[in-house]
Amino acid sequence: MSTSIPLPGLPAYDHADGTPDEPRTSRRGPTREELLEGLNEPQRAAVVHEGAPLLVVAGAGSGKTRVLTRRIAWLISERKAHPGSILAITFTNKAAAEMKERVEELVGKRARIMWVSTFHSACVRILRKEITALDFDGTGFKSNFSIYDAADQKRLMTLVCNDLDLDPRRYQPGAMLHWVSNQKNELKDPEDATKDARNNLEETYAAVYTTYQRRLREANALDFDDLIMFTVHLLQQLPEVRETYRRRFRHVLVDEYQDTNHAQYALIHQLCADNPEDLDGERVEPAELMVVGDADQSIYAFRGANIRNILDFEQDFPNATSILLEQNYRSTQTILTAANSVIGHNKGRKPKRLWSDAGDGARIVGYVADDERDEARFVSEEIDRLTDEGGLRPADVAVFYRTNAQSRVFEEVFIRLGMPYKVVGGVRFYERREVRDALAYLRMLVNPADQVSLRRILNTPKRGIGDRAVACVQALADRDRITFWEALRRAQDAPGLATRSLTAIQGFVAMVEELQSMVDAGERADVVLETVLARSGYVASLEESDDPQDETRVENLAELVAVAREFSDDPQAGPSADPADVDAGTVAPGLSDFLERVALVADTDQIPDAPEDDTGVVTLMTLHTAKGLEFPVVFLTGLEDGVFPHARALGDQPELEEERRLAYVGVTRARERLYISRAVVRSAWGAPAHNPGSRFLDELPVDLVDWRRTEAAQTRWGRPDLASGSAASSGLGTLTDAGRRNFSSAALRADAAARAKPAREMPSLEPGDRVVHDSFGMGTVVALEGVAEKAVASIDFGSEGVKRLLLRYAPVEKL
Ligand SMILES: Nc1ncnc2c1ncn2[C@@H]1O[C@H](COP(=O)(O)OP(=O)(O)OP(=O)(O)O)[C@@H](O)[C@H]1O
Ligand SMILES: [Mg+2]
Repeated sequence: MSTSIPLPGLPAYDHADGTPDEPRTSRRGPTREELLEGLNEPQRAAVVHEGAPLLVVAGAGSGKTRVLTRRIAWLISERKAHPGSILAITFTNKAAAEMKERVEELVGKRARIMWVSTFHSACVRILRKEITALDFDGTGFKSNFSIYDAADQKRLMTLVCNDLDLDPRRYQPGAMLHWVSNQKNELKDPEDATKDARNNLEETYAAVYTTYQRRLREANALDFDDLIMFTVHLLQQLPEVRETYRRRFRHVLVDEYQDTNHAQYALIHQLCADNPEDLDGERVEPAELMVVGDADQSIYAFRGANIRNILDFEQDFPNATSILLEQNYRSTQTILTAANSVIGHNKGRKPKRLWSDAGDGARIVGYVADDERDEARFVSEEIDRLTDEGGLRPADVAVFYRTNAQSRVFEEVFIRLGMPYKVVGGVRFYERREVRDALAYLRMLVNPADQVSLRRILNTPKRGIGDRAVACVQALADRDRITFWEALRRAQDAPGLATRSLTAIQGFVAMVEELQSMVDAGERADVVLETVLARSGYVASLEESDDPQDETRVENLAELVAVAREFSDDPQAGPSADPADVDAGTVAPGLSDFLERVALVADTDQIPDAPEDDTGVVTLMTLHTAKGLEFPVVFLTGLEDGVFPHARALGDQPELEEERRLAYVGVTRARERLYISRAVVRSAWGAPAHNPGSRFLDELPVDLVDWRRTEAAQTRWGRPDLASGSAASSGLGTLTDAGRRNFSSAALRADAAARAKPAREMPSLEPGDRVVHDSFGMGTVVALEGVAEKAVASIDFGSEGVKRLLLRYAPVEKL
């Protein structure tokens, strides 16, 4: 049974801990031996550990996820833990579904009622039950709250800018949302943020945060960070609620602990820290806690993840036990040595001895391509060779890159050469316009206070409710302090509303009320969706269109209906229903369960299960998405300074170390073969850029890499021939990092004087873009004047002030 929503036409892949050799349950339940089968000594110790908080720290592929999964089975089967008393946290919904499935294979169906989920899903469950108890100055949330994703948040933030009369060129929604998100990850509410503001900018941001939260509350909506923050507040502020969950969860297990942020840490702490007495003065043993992680794989600092959570575990949970795993079961020794060698360049980490007895295996293959197309061609030809001669399936192969945009060239070349592939995490199904429109309809039906959704579909398809009519209705809402939806229902009272608009609005309201009565009657999600698409005229408007894209849109909507149908057919699928009810099969998943499921689908969830006999397709994904997965063959591409490591990290030690951890994650996904490649010239912002080879290449042991092609013959400015073992400077050593990455190929051919004063690639900028300047640091583009060679940008560098810079010469780069 899988609770993940299937997505259309996606590929097969080999997942971590998905080995077929897992013991199967017999009817009598597994024996102790079966539960411990295929585990080494320290792994067994972790599975059977009792009592004190347990930290399993270990390098990639050492079986952390396997141990966590087996421990759950052990708890249920041997220690007779009630499955409902187990809370296991994974990083993605996909990983959660897999873990649940695996435990079910071991101990049977009763495993179904455990909570195995992401932090976000677990919090949604808690909040649906408890959120009404949270008080915000007399107002609060209803338990049918909406969950806003990134696009909804942006729209809402734009409304906030209007409310506060902020210049959108100076105050960019994206930057403000990032700031707000940081506050929430640190558990600071708007009041804390206002108190902590140290300058004008921060004061404005705090005001933005306050208004943003007010608007969310009005819309009865939460963003992703709220899910965690509010749950923590709930547990901190309401002792009865805390006790309920502390008594309920006797076992808490967290995978990928290195990527938890402060709010997530606080949540775990609320549930598991020693708290000698409960409300009645009775001592309640804290839940048994097990966290597993690898500080070397911490790659989400930009989202507030705090590597200290793992480093300080023993301090935070006194009397904690640590177990170290040192044997890697995933990769060949060659791959491991390479990974260890790269990560060894990070300072202040605990050295690890990770070894494998899988043998040396094949050497790493390196390739220096002329440009990115040549790189993609090489990858494609190599995959062809491996599948023709090496007995591998396309599904065994993954191609990794640093940023999403790099997938495009691979896609173009793969399509041309007929290589079957799938991009994971690119344009996501749920981000397509038509899918978002359809979901907005559904969300608005469940929660009419959800203004963002309501406004999105009010005039989609066009039904004669224009901006002016919307303004009239809004004025009525403001005047009478009612929601926008209420105002629509009372549109006849709206001053200045044209008769034609009034008729259109009344038609809309009648339609929505009719649809709402379906929802209230508990109609299935797929039936509601189909009715919405027909009644609203949405599909008809696409079908009438001449735009060929609209045909695809209709297909995508059909896919969405199929997804909803599958969801409705699976009574296990309702994530918000009480697990006990679900187990008894008494609650059929409704529309709000479906919406919740959809809202929580993350990138990696887009990897579907492959049909049994399928050879599958090659998986293209970013390094971030690859976490926790494994593949027999991995291509690590775009190894250039400025690409990977990312340009942003070049002059910044902590960021560079995070990039290096990302490289470690990438290398350790490979089981048997690893390819590394880079392009001498790569187009950036439409112009060819000559990036030096990645510094991570220098950090690989030379004797492990078999360079199929080097740069030696191509340009004297490039990196020296790595095959010869030379790691000398690239010849650009006199320039700053930023200078190196900004070198155009023309500049590279110029003389020494030109080299001292590089002709830069002019970034194409728009107000609101985030940029980095060699001396002033990070900034936001406020305004632009002039064109081409004369383009001047005004950039706000925060404490450095606003500077006017001639872009032709300014060492600025777009982020
Ligand atoms: N004792 C063992 N014997 C054989 N295979 C094992 C053993 N332990 C783990 N494995 C296998 O090794 C691979 C890596 O295991 P797993 O994914 O649990 O590692 P991990 O530590 O979670 O890795 P990552 O850090 O990448 O998340 C899996 O294919 C798993 O089935
Ligand atoms: Mg793992």
